[in-house]
Amino acid sequence: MFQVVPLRITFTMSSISLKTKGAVFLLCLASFTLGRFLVVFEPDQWFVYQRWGDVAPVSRFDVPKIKSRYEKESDIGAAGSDRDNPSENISAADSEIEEAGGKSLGTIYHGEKIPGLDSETDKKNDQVEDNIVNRRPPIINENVEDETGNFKDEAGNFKDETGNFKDETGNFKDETGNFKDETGNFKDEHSIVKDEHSIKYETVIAETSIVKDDKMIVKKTPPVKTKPVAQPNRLHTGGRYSITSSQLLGNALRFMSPDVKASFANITGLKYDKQKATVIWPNLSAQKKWAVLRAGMRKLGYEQRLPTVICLGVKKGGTTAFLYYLVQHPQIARALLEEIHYFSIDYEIGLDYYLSRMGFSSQNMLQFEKSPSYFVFQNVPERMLKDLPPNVKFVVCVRDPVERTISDFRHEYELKLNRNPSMARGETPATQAKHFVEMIFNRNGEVDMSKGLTRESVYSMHFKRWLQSFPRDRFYILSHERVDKDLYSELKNLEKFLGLESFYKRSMFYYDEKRQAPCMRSGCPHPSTPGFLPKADLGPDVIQQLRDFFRPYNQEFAQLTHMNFSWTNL
Ligand SMILES: Nc1ncnc2c1ncn2[C@@H]1O[C@H](COP(=O)(O)OS(=O)(=O)O)[C@@H](OP(=O)(O)O)[C@H]1O
Repeated sequence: MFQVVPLRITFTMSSISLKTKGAVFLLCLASFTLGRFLVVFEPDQWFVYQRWGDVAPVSRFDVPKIKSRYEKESDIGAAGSDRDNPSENISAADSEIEEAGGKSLGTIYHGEKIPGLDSETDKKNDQVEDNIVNRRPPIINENVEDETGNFKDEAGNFKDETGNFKDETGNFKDETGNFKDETGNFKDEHSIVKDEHSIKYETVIAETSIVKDDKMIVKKTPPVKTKPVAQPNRLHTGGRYSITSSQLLGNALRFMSPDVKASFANITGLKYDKQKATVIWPNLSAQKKWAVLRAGMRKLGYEQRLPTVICLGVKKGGTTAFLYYLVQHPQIARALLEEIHYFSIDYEIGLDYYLSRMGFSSQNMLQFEKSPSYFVFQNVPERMLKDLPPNVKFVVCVRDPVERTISDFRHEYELKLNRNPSMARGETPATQAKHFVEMIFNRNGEVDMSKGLTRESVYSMHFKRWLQSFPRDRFYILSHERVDKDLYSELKNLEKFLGLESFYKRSMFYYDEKRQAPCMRSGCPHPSTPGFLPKADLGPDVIQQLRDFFRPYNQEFAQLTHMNFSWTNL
């Protein structure tokens, strides 16, 4: 339209020379071509950095590559629009399947209706889930306070306000005198968590949350956070990372083991390519495929669950590599994106959105996610305490704060250059060092604590805040230096901490001299920074100044964690 009107005017006016007409024609042609280009790539794909799954961070320049990569995946299928349509009605899938392959849903699902695709059944299911969430039976307070203000029951046992048993000194106990912590974990007299097996603990929660005769039995009920959360019935595409529903769906399938995928295909009656380990979908939109996936997985006992293991950071602490190692464990279900940043950045969107970013897990699996911003954002501990299952555990990947700061600087500088190597021309180790010093030190030549790059490396300051919401024994502190030395032993300790079955074997690991990092025989983690900028040549004085600055904080962190790090006293 915009090209045609001026073109017609120009060509109908005889006073305009042929040369001018030619120029106008070329101009219109160019603007038309540009317009076509802009239509192909949707606006939110131009300027947003996208990170998901095992895909390394990419810039807008990589979007076409990524697009074609996803379109090739037969798991996702080429059907429908790649983009999410929020108003899409899932119930329409019935007729779409018929259109696509002439099959009715009944045939696809072995004669049964798929709940997720039938609006009536789906609505009922969601109502049931909503009822569970909203049904907060009255708490019967049968506790009595004694003269000293401690709660007791009729039999004289000490209790707290919510009915948990305590002893005279305020330690939590169960009816038979076993020690517990505030969230119901069994402990011994020395505060060591006895039953730290989260899977068992989840069962305990399930058993104890049972509602009888419309009354909740307070004695056995751990904090209210145990309430189940309704399953999201559609894929949410909002949030920090621009990602389409078809990409989310693709990740959900890619992160499943071939066995589970085959069972899913079997239970839904979909075709399965054994060699490629992919499900062959009929011509459906992503939302509708999601409904089929969710229904089928439920049948198999897999749900989207809130995480009970979270890697909080620290940024540039080796969290990407850690994610890679941990998700090799068959009992770990990974989130659908590499990072989510819900509790720090996207909290306003709501828990339903967060849950929709989780993969599918069975009862004996642990749901895991990592978001390096969690460790340093102010409100995250309180939010997690409020929203997550009470048995949630954390992993903090720490690293020499000086190294971390330098690595973070390079990462941020590459972002500033738009992750575009050609823009780094002229940068040398010396210019990088100059930028670093300008950024980290104030005018008086002191390390500037107000800078994010510095603050993120002051681990003790952040960890103290976390300890106000969760006890020390909920955290596994994974030191980058120890991982580098003996990854296998660290993962074995972590297995115990999380209550996982033994999976890792020493023979699975080796040290890759070229990468200067540990690797697994099945593969190596991808680097989280492109790394095109030269490393800053900082010189011994700058390094010493940084060491002097971080030392007291490192010592404080060592005290708080009861650990010693190779960099504590450097
Ligand atoms: N095994 C293994 N393989 C590859 N890379 C490894 C590994 N272990 C740690 N690292 C180093 O960890 C640094 C990146 O940390 P993160 O992944 O936490 O970064 S991010 O916060 O997710 O951006 C990044 O550090 P720098 O290279 O100094 O930038 C990685 O090199």
